[in-house]
Amino acid sequence: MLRVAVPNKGTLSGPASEMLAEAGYRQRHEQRDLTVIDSVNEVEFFFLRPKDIAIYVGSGELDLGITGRDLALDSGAPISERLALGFGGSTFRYAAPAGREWTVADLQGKRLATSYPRLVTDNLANYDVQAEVIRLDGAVEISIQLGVADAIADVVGSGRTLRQHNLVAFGEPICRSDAVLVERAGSPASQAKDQLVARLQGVVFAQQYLMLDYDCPKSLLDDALTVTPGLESPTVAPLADPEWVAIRAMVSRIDANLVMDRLSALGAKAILASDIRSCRL
Ligand SMILES: Nc1ncnc2c1ncn2[C@@H]1O[C@H](COP(=O)(O)OP(=O)(O)OP(=O)(O)O)[C@@H](O)[C@H]1O
Ligand SMILES: O=P(O)(O)OC[C@H]1O[C@H](OP(=O)(O)OP(=O)(O)O)[C@H](O)[C@@H]1O
Ligand SMILES: [Mg+2]
Repeated sequence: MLRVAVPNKGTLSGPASEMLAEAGYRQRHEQRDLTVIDSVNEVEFFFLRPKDIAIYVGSGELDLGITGRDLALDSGAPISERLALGFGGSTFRYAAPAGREWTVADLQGKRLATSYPRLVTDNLANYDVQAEVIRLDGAVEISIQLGVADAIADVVGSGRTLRQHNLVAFGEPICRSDAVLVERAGSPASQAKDQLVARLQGVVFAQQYLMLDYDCPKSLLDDALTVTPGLESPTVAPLADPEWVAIRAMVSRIDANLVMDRLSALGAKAILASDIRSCRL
């Protein structure tokens, strides 16, 4: 049976379980459950702290795991990424009190609080900067006003927490993170792993696209197909009115409204966009 780690709490937990459920896997109903066996698909899920997942997968005890790229790097565990999952996007950045310009060189000799000490130590070494790294478990943004640090390195999502604490990010991001599916580096391929990867890939892909259906005068077909070339080739179906055709094509979610505007300006009618739940391409 395939053994797969899933975050049991924190930012990645909900979206990770939802994505697995969408891919057809059984997920836990009770927040406190630590394992779920999906006997139909022959997968056992382990609900673990996000920070620990790369360690279990890197040890070879578990076959696959969902975690953050930043967490995986910080663990130092020997894992490799199989798939970026399209949620949990963040940057990991240095930040310090607003009101002056900061550079990484200014961290020399300073106290730097973080929950990701390995990531920070490795990055400081690249700049040849020596700082005292203070390891905290969370709520790192408050450590400066509480007097235990001069600067921090932490996860930035919307940037709201930094602003609330009058901090500014500086320097190049230490890491750009996403939720990722990881496996032990160099582990042998298996059909069971490939199947779970393919199912998740189907959901990730489906979330990036919309299905567009519209009616188009036959005389405008060539122009319309240029606007919606689809992935392989769009479906063109006859309508009861011989002057018109129905077209169905996948479009990238980001571009969907622009594409709909263009089709409308072209003379297309009844333009409908619908979600795709999953796919195999
Ligand atoms: N605000 C955010 N926006 C986007 N991604 C985030 C955000 N906060 C954390 N993450 C990502 O989530 C992962 C860490 O999750 P989280 O911080 O929720 O776990 P945790 O700190 O172990 O749990 P908790 O914060 O509940 O103690 C990292 O990969 C990080 O990049
Ligand atoms: O840029 P923002 O959108 O404001 O998000 C960033 C905050 O979110 C995370 O905190 P989390 O909720 O995981 O709490 P923690 O610091 O205790 O881990 C992260 O550690 C930052 O503090
Ligand atoms: Mg956190």
